[in-house]
Amino acid sequence: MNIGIVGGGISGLYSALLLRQQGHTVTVFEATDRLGGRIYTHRFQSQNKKKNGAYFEAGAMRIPRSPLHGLVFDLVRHINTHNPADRKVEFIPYILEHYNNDAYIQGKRSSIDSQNLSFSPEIPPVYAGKSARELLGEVVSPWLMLLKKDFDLGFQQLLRYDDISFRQYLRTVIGWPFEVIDCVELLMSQTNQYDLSFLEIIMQNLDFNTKEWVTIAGGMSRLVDGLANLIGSEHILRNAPIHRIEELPNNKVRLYADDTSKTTRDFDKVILCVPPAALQAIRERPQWSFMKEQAIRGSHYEPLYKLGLHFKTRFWEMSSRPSFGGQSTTDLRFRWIVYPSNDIGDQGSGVLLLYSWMTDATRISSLSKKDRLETALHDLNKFFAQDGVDVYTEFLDSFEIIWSGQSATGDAMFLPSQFTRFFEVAKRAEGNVFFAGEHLSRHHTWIAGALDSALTTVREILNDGDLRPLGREIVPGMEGLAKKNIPSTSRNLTARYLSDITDQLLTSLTYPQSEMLTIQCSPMGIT
Ligand SMILES: Cc1cc2nc3c(=O)[nH]c(=O)nc-3n(C[C@H](O)[C@H](O)[C@H](O)COP(=O)(O)OP(=O)(O)OC[C@H]3O[C@@H](n4cnc5c(N)ncnc54)[C@H](O)[C@@H]3O)c2cc1C
Repeated sequence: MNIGIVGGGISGLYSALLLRQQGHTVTVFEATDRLGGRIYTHRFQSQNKKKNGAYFEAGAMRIPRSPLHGLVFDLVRHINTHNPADRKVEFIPYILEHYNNDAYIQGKRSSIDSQNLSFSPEIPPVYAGKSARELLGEVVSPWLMLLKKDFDLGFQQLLRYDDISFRQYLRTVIGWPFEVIDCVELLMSQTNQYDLSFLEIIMQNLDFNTKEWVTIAGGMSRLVDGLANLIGSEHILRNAPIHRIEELPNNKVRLYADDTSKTTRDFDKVILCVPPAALQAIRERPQWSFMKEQAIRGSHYEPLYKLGLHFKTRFWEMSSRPSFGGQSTTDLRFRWIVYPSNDIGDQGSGVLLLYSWMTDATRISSLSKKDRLETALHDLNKFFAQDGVDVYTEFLDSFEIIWSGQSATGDAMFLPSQFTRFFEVAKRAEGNVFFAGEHLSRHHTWIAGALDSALTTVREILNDGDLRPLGREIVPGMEGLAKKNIPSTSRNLTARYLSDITDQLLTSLTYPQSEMLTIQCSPMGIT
């Protein structure tokens, strides 16, 4: 078959490689000159001619080492098996939490667990002595246990509460006072995220209830580069936004690209691997069923904002209580400071990531670019004042992405009842037009969800429910597994201590039962 793929994000590229492996002809149309979509490593200019520049993840930054994310580890195994050595993808530990990291609430800096809810005088005494982590853990634990024991059954049970938000669940089912919910949301999430579907917040807690995390040495974009290399550049058109989709009388589908040569091609099948907002932006396309169009119009996306601040030194690693990875939750306007897990202990420049989502992201995004930067530095200076650091003298440059202003518009995080109303119909094919992308997996907002949806769609197109994920085919004897190839990490203290775990991950696909049943909540990001 000849298959057209719209979107060069991870779901589009994964679909393309799966299909190529099965002997089909593919063409990927990517609107921009960059592949990867929401996987996006930004590299700052090097301060030292001999070294690569500091980088940060403007999009996806971490992967839980959990069976729920197995497709990502499989894919890396595949990439490492079939690519030359310089394209290999190497995992390094991602540090989700570090014991030295302080939270900053109401002008007070202290550990997140000692920030019990007594900072609000309205909190009833029965809650005031507890940490937000303990309180949230009591509520979500039964759900996480159920999902870990039997995901499909647990998901069915979750759907019973799909009509309500997490805030309503905490109010009406658990009986927490509003003030308690606000305090827990402030410390464990970001503003108004608890108004999203109950189901979404439980699913996010499930992912954040993972002990070990990884990221990719040299940046997450290496995953995209490795995948694109296996597809072959001749099958990928960049700067080729699709602006028109036409169903032809002979059942073929014609795609019109707005590239310099105005490429028009006919395909047996087409997969649209783009988020709903990007679908809506295609100027001319067939009218699909009423509920499909409603799903495209209405699926809720969470606004996300990331600001990478490039500093002369990694001063946060040099204080009396150094931060090596993890993040600080604050009630400052940017809300989260993420300390990089890459290049820990490096003597050169480094990047702090400020990360906001939901209403916090919308508020920051409404400022001018200049005001956003000034506000961020002003608030960050308050945070680091007690370490005697003047962030202004350390500052070099910055890079930001307002994801709600991109074609992705953030990440899919449904409102109450949207799973029930939209999820099935949004996935359904319309004739020879198929759909994929993170929003079409139950596990959306994650790379694993994007891969899961691509796999499901390709299986449907090929009418082969047993089609194996990329990389799964070489599990039994681990044939072709990349040999240990660990670059020197001598400058990287934490990485050296933890060693490189790529090989361990790729050889061990079993997860200790004990890990599956321990429930401890972490401040929950949006991926
Ligand atoms: C800030 C942020 C942090 C995240 N953190 C994590 C994380 O830590 N871990 C994790 O696993 N996941 C994370 N995610 C989620 C993960 O990045 C996404 O789930 C995944 O990358 C989505 O892939 P996709 O292919 O579905 O969509 P996208 O990556 O959005 O790809 C869609 C592609 O389609 C292109 N396109 C749009 N319109 C057209 C058109 N008309 N014609 C042609 N091309 C078009 C776009 O340019 C884009 O390249 C994060 C996402 C964001 C935004």
